Amino acid sequence: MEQMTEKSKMTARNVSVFYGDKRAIDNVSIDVDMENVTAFIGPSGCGKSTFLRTLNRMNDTVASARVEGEITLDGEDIYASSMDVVQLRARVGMVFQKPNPFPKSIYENVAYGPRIHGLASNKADMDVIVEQSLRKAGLWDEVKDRLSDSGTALSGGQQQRLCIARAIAVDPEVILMDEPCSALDPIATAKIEELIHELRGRYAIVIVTHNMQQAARVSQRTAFFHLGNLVEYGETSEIFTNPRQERTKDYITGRYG
Ligand SMILES: Nc1ncnc2c1ncn2[C@@H]1O[C@H](COP(=O)(O)OP(=O)(O)OP(=O)(O)O)[C@@H](O)[C@H]1O
Repeated sequence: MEQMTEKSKMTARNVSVFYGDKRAIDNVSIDVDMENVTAFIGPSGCGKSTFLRTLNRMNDTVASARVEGEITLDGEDIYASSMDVVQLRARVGMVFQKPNPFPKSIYENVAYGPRIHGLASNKADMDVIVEQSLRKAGLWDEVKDRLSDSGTALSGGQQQRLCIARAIAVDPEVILMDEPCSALDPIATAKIEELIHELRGRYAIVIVTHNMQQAARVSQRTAFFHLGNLVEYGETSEIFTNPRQERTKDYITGRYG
């Protein structure tokens, strides 16, 4: 992976998103950098997930959705017709709210992506990718003796780490997480937060969360969205201790949500 020291990994410029005639995101510009966790916070329906999904074109799957503006990855327009969307989604991986392992073995859940992307030339190579991905996702020790068991037989927290391993296996640069802990208990949540901490050194991570404490714990940058607008974006410590906008202050102090 090339080093991006001065340039941002991803940039969004004047991005608006529509569902039919309804504008869900209004003119948002933001930069996402390597080795950083960026948290998207804001009241329900403010457009956090919609905006997150523009970053790897997941909204292409929604027929009524339309995106205006420009989003780049390493300076390249991800909405250009030359962009290979399958490749893009490997480079910008995604972890969803509800753990969604395939109804296949733990091994196959991780091997699936590398196989379709041709990342392993033989079984030994694939074994290495599977083990390393599970290690990076903090799951190896728990599953190494039962790799042929079904992924769906794991606990919720383990399933979510399996989904993180699956994203990692195709060697992404950016990982998008849409409320990855909302279906998990506090112990499983703590493990995922710890994992996000460890993964930060290798990727750019963007996380949507309803949990303000979680945003404060895991992120270095926080973006506050309200009614489709990006109200404020800055260092997490600043946003939580010294927000510039009244609306941000009201939200983080629990005045509305
Ligand atoms: N597939 C869709 N079709 C039409 N409208 C949609 C669709 N998905 C989201 N919306 C609308 O877009 C707006 C933003 O929704 P979005 O899910 O992005 O918000 P959010 O901030 O992530 O909310 P939450 O925190 O509740 O998940 C909402 O008004 C929602 O109803």
